[in-house]
Amino acid sequence: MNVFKLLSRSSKAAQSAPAQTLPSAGAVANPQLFGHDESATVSSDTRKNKKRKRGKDAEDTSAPLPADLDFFGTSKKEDAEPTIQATEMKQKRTSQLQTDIETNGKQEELEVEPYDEDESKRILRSHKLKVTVLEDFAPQEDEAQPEKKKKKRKKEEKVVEKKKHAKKQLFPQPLTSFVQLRTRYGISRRLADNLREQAYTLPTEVQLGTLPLLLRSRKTEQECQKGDSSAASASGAEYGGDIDLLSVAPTGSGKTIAFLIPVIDALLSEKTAEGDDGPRAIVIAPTRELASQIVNEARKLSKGTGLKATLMKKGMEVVERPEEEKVKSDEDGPRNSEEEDESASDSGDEDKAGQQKKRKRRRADKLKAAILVTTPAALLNALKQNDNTLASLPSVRHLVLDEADVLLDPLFREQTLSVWNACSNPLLRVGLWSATMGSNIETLAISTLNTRWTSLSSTNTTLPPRRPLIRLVVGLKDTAIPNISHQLIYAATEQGKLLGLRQLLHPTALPTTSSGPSLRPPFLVFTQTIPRAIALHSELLYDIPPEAGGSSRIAVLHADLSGTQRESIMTKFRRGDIWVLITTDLLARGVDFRGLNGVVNYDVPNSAAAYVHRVGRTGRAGRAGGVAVTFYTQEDIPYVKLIANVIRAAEKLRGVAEEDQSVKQWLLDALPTPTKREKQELKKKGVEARRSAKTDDGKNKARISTKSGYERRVENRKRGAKIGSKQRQEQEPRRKVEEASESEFEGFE
Ligand SMILES: Nc1ncnc2c1ncn2[C@@H]1O[C@H](COP(=O)(O)OP(=O)(O)OP(=O)(O)O)[C@@H](O)[C@H]1O
Repeated sequence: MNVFKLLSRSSKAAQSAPAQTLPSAGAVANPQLFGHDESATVSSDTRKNKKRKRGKDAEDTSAPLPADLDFFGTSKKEDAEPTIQATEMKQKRTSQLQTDIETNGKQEELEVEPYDEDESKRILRSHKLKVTVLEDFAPQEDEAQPEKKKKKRKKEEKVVEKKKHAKKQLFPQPLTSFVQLRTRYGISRRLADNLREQAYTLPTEVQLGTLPLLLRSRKTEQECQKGDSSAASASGAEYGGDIDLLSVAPTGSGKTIAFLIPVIDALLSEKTAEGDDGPRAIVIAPTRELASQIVNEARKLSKGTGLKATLMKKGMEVVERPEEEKVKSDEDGPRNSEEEDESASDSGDEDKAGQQKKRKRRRADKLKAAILVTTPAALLNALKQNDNTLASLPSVRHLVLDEADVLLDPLFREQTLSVWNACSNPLLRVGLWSATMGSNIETLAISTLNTRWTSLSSTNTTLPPRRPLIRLVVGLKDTAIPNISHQLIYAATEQGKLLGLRQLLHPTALPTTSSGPSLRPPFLVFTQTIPRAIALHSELLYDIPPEAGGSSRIAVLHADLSGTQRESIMTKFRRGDIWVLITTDLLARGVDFRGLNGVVNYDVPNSAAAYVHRVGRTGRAGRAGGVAVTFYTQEDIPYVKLIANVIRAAEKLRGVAEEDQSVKQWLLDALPTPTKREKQELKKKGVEARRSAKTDDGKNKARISTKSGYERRVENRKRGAKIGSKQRQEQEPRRKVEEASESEFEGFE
């Protein structure tokens, strides 16, 4: 029985789940979302052949599973790969392909002559890339005569006004193969090897557009010397990679390596001055999970280069602090729980020696780490000095804000800006990256850059010319990726949602809508709050049969768990031991689970941007077949239009015909449009009905449970009766003793 067929009173029965490729079912030949290049199909053919061969080898191990245990829906498919680990096989295959290309001497084919402007425009357009100069600070003409100054200023103001409306567009030389990173931009051989080891062959859109902007091309250098500067100007190469960048690209489109490659390359070519210690690049991410993922990527790319990437931890020393401060802080005691445990067992001299060792270790971290990846709060704590001021970080030349819109949102804004301002090097290059970027964030970024520049130039007269701020957008700004299918389901009540999720957990469940594919584990379930995530977890704990792994297959992850618990759950989920992970928005941003088949928004997200990021955990690197299910109840109706609009836009981008759209026009017309105030309230606190335990009428509509109020009352009465009877039983012997002793007492006669 399909519960949603009942709830939505649909007349069309869904007979069976349509055949479906899952993101976890293996590799993608082309990680790009738009303008697929035909050459990529070669690798897909090679892949098919290889897959079949391996399928033969593994015939005996792939016996079909009973339908009720076939959670991944793969037993019917001959050549599908069953788990997240399949991606590793893909890496090996594509790596082989890349090696083949190089050893067969075909590298020259990839090493194409620079595209002319028209070709560049065509490629960029087909990949839906738009590059704009937001602020240009090209050297101004000589100072005008004093009497002409007023007129000139007026003219300039007009120009600025015009510029606001018609910003200069750039057409960078598209990077069509990673081999060009070496041939065209001369990146370090080691870095190129590390990239190849990761089996990256085709650059994604964001890499195709940003890498040419952030790296310095050898060819354009020669062009500039020859005086052919018009091409260099149109492509942005005239800036020689010396720009501040604001990059908006879809979720899972490979932004991490797009910002890491230029940073690592620059660090390898930059000269370090004597005594110039401390981190030279800082990457800020909003959560520990994301920071740890970035540091892993950075380590893979900088392997063998001598550069060290470190994850900021409590107690780590980032800047040199005066000796008395160190002594004081050591006297204050250990600064994290691990140290606390260790130091508890130390005593006397051992204690001192141990502390010295720890101090050395912390300092070693500081001295060697060229790239520091951190959350804003962790770094801020490390920078705080005894007098409550912040130490500065003059060594930092590169600052990357990953998920910049959330980092500059009121929740993190103060912390992020404090760290940004602590990076006092006048040559600091800034990169802001995210899949969503409101215009308010752009304005804030511009004003921060301007304020910094004004204050720096007032104290330093020898500053080099101000670098421009460039914005790159891939696809439609603030839209969900086009390669996943969205299902927006009215579940009416909290109970309806729970029933719906239970049905999704069932491997033989019918698709939730007549047209959409069904959801298969592994998937993520998002709730609005931590207590709701915990409650949902305990409700569903026994829904997976023991033969399929039982309660160990389902877990909950939230910020109230310890760091070690969080890490262990993440590892198990990545390994494929956990199939359903219930979580809050903690995992909504940046976290990369390559083979995730779907996302369930058990509670509607707090904003359109939150929806884009949550559902973007599936369909990564161009993988198709991901499913995003969003339940909504009566309480959510005022806000659902925000999400419905995102789904419509994503399906339009994918070219879905009107009649096949999952959100019909009539629904869109019927849904109320939330006011600006409602949107702000929602973003800050979520849907009100789920915030508190009780609603105004004293009932708890937001409780996660399949039991009705009546059933719970009966249960409560039964429980009360049991407790009463137990108490009576306990009191009975005492009463008997008292009675007996009363009856035995014969009085004083
Ligand atoms: N050129 C490429 N070819 C194949 N896979 C790639 C390529 N670039 C990145 N990837 C893979 O794509 C996945 C997503 O990358 P990444 O986490 O950097 O995405 P993102 O754009 O930062 O996403 P989000 O907006 O969610 O943070 C990763 O598994 C990464 O290894």
